[in-house]
Amino acid sequence: MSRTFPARSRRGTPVHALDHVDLDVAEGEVLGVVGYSGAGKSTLLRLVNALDRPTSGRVTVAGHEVSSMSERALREVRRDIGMIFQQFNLFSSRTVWGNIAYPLQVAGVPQAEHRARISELLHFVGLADKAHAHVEQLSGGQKQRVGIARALATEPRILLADEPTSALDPQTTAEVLGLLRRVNEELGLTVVLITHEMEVVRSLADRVAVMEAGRVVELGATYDVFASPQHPATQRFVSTLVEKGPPPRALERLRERHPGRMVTLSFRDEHASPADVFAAFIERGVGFELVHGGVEDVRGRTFGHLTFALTGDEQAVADALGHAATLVEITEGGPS
Ligand SMILES: Nc1ncnc2c1ncn2[C@@H]1O[C@H](COP(=O)(O)OP(=O)(O)OP(=O)(O)O)[C@@H](O)[C@H]1O
Repeated sequence: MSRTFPARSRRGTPVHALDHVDLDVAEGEVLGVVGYSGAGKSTLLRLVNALDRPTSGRVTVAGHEVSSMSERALREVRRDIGMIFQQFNLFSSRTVWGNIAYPLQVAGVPQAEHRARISELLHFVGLADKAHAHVEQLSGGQKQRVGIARALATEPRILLADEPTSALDPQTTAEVLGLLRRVNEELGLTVVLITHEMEVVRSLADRVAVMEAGRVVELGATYDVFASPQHPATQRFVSTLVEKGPPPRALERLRERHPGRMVTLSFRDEHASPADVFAAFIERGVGFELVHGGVEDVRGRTFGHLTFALTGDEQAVADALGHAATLVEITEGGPS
């Protein structure tokens, strides 16, 4: 599906906000969508909840083709879609209770059912004692909890989250991410999460779509995207959290301090373990000193980029690396 905006001026060119995007989100999964500003992420979410329509192609949500539905028919479908925002978008004139009640009123849920539903939601998000507080009395993290409770009020099947933690500090971010994980795991909602923070993706997403200039340039399981990012845009995002070996200046300094041949070995949990590679070094009398790197955990699976200074007979080092290359990925020095 594509979404093109007309040129803003007569001389301007049309903006291809989404350019032939073809994405399937499985029921019950968390899909992280990452990309820099202007990549098309918000446009994508707006098409999912049919606040906007594609210029070509179709958008189907829970079996409904929302891209061609009337506003009237969309009202039903939108009950299935909850949304949370970076700036929370709460009514500051209402209490916490009043904010959560709002979607129930809009959906025509009988007043008699509100009390039980709202207190259940307040308990779920951990704000039972704040029911009558005014929004401005709350911290950022508490506001986002209210946002989540409000989004869940009509018992949606899908949650769209637009930079939900970008306005929060790291501690509060972790709490909100924990809550979103429960929304997915305990309540079973499908979550589409827009973010530019890879830490958010790492802790929550099952799969990641990386967007650039309106296109999905990479799509994969979160572990694969972190362990072996393919597209340059993905590599830039991943490098904010994981170094694929020492950067050039650090490598220079390491070379001054350590003799021998410097190589970075990239391990993945389905490949050989570091011990197999070490055995290849030991068998050939090659000395190996770990000089840089670490092991990462992504959604319960590990990978690592470990840089070694290898010493000993040149031919033995070459042989050992030849064998190691059948087990792991090897980069001479560090990433260029
Ligand atoms: N209503 C509009 N009219 C014209 N151009 C638009 C409109 N909405 C978005 N665009 C353009 O489409 C492109 C994608 O915008 P979008 O907001 O989807 O990106 P984004 O990845 O969400 O960025 P951000 O993180 O800054 O919100 C941008 O070039 C933007 O200027």
